[in-house]
Amino acid sequence: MSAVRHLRDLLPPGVSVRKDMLDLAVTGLALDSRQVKPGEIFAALPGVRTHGRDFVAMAEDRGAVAILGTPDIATRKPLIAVEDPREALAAMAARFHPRQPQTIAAVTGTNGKSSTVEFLRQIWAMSGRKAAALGTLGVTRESGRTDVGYTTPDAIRLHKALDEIAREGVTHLAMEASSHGLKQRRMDAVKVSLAGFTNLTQDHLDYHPDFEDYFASKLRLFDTLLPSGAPAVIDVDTEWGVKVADRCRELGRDVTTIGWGGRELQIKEITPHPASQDIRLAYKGEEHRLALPLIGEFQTSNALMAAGLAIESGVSPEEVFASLSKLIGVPGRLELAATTREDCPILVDYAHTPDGLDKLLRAARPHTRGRIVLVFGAGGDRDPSKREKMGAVAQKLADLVIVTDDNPRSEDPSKIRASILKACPKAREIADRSQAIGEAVAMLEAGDTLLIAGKGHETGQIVGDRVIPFDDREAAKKALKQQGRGR
Ligand SMILES: CC(=O)N[C@H]1[C@@H](OP(=O)(O)OP(=O)(O)OC[C@H]2O[C@@H](n3ccc(=O)[nH]c3=O)[C@H](O)[C@@H]2O)O[C@H](CO)[C@@H](O)[C@@H]1O[C@H](C)C(=O)N[C@@H](C)C(=O)N[C@H](CCC(=O)O)C(=O)O
Ligand SMILES: Nc1ncnc2c1ncn2[C@@H]1O[C@H](COP(=O)(O)OP(=O)(O)OP(=O)(O)O)[C@@H](O)[C@H]1O
Ligand SMILES: N[C@H](CCC[C@H](N)C(=O)O)C(=O)O
Ligand SMILES: [Mg+2]
Repeated sequence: MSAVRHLRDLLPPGVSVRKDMLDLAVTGLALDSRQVKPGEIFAALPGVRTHGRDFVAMAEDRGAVAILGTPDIATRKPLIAVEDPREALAAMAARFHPRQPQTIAAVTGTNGKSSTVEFLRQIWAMSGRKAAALGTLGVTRESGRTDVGYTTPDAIRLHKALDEIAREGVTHLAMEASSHGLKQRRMDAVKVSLAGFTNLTQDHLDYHPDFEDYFASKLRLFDTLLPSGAPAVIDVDTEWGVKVADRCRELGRDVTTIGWGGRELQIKEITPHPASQDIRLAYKGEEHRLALPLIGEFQTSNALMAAGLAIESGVSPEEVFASLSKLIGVPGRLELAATTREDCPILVDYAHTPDGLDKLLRAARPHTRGRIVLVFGAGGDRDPSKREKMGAVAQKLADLVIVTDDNPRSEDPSKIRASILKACPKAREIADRSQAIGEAVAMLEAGDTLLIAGKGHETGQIVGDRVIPFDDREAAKKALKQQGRGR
């Protein structure tokens, strides 16, 4: 149970209320009227589908003691009137749950956030720091994982989680900053000490009106949340990384660039092996060689991003580079789910964007003697314009393709598949994901690799409002067993 606080202790600077409201006892904050508990403040936020103001009466009926919202909102309970309720909610959530780890590294970008924050957590832990990661995979600490529902959870859930881990003694946190989270100010009151930018390619154009808005949301991490003089580690292998670096320099951030084009941390050479890659890199002109126990060029980029952030947070470069050889892969990111009797790897990955799929297929190629078999789909209620592009990538870079379902949500799954198939005529269409995986396993011959993309660590298939238990890794193992092809 959270402690009871008085409204006076929760008000951010510049927000004033009637004097008689200051001693109001507050048991918590809520942004969903359906979850309001007695004694809580209900924040009436504007949404994509509706507006929280329409649910004020419900929140009051359920026991809300005050409403946070714009001055025009009609309420029965006292109103905490503000111009921007999202900004105020973040500030109040940080006051209600006040502890935060001393060092918080926030990572943004279209792809690679979950991998980077997990690698950074591992590097910190190997150097003796009490570390955690927060993002799509939930909160990861030494003792295990707990779900937080989103990549960047809403401000209330986020500050509750930060407070909890800080109380457990976590001093170093690596967290994912999603574009939704940044735009909706979910993390505006997080004390970010350093920030990382991985890359920017198409995603989430269902939510952002255009690419510029998507980029501007990501940029908020650097121009609004990151304090002046704080370190920004930027992968400059995309044009957007170069833009972020330029902007950060203009704003007086302490910029480290990484990647093939990196100035401080540069990849010089990658030699792929079946289950690892040798990397030659230069850090501030000095050469280092190491064996990364992961496959995929993109994992090198993510590992270097984590390394750059670890160094900027104060871990010695020697310790950081030594720890890269001991990194453990991230669940659902090029995860080896099973191997056939003929040694064909079955890899499960979370590629769910055109660029993610492109990087995945290119990553698997040097490790594959035979053919690449790909099973994938695209999520419903998500950017429809990425579907055809993902189809085109599969058509070009995979040898055999099966298009199947991936969380159709409220959409007609056959229409999602049809969009993908338009650009991928060579694909077979098998709606049922488990059957698709079974057929793909049956196709495998010695030397082939099977890639199952899009769901990664997920353990459910979302159809309508229902979540049906489903795990690509389990489905692959089951198919191998049923076909008597496992080891
Ligand atoms: C697009 C998006 O960000 N949607 C989030 C947003 O919903 P919305 O704008 O549609 O809200 P709405 O339904 O219009 O309602 C407006 C307000 O009224 C409230 N309300 C609504 C109904 C009701 O009965 N009572 C009530 O109080 C809602 O809580 C909300 O505050 O605000 C809701 C409350 O916080 C979130 O649950 C919801 O996340 C939806 C479910 C979602 O799927 N979000 C995903 C896309 C997301 O945020 N993803 C990112 C990035 C993923 C990644 O790249 O990894 C993430 O950080 O996870
Ligand atoms: N640096 C990278 N560049 C391009 N693609 C990448 C990179 N890192 C990972 N990927 C691809 O993107 C997928 C998702 O990776 P990861 O989960 O680390 O990214 P994310 O940014 O957290 O994604 P999400 O926004 O969905 O949480 C991987 O499974 C892989 O296919
Ligand atoms: N976290 C991201 C990726 C989901 C991947 C895919 N499985 C889907 O459901 O679209 C999102 O919510 O857009
Ligand atoms: Mg993620």
